[in-house]
Amino acid sequence: MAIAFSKYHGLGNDFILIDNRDRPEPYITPEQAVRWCDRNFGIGADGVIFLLPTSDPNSGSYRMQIFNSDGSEPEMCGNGIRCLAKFMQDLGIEPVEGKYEIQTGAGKIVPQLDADGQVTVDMGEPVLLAAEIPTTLGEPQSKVINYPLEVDGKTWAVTTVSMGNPHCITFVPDVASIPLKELGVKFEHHPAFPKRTNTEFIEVVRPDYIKMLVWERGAGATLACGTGACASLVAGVLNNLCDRLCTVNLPGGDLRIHWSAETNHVLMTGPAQKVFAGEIE
Ligand SMILES: N[C@@H](CCC[C@H](N)C(=O)O)C(=O)O
Repeated sequence: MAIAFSKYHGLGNDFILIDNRDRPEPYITPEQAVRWCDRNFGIGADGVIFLLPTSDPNSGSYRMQIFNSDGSEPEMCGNGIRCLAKFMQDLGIEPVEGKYEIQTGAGKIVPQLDADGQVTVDMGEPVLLAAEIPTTLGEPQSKVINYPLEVDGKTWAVTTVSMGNPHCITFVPDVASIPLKELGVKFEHHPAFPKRTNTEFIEVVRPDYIKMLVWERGAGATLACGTGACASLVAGVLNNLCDRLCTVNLPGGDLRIHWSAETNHVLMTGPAQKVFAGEIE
């Protein structure tokens, strides 16, 4: 059977999008997703994203499901949901007052199509308690801020934040000096993270401008990570290093992140672009 797909990216974090509105289960298995994501033998992507019918209209009009390039299933994807919003627009799905309400593994997430072509996403509230990240660092009902973690023979001061998916953030003097591939995999599989973790290395250039390198759970080094940028800004505020409105510079470009003091919600603004479409057996 030939399956139609579209390829999109958000700052080089790239995804295969499938219009899966006619059935509640994804068209392809996690094993097929691994093959499709392969950059030599497949289409090539950091993940596959499905636009599905909602299973709970109170949580959104449509549902987003994701497979990472290793076939694992994350709860949420920030760059991915901006791509999904553009995909929905390209499919002719009308937003309500410019917004879509999407059911995700992190609850209802609301992307909005901006007049300048960017997408602003209400990413909801960050989750800070250790048991809910989840991490075994610290006390289960406490926040993990600037906490020592032994990785690769070195002690890192880490802060953990969930944006639906787990993130471990560490502030470093210079991101250019980080051997991402060697370290990232060790953080990802550290026993302190029972569901593995995404890891962000952050250099604070100014309180309103930070540089980020990311190692994603299930995808490795990527050019950008939306949930990671949100989690890093939250960690920066918790460590008194960042303003609540901040530009996060990633290898693929910039995201604007705002952690609202009024609503406690995190807002993310950035681009999403279609690259090509096709059919695959
Ligand atoms: N690239 C994404 C995050 C995708 C999921 C992540 N790899 C995980 O397993 O949690 C983003 O832009 O947020």
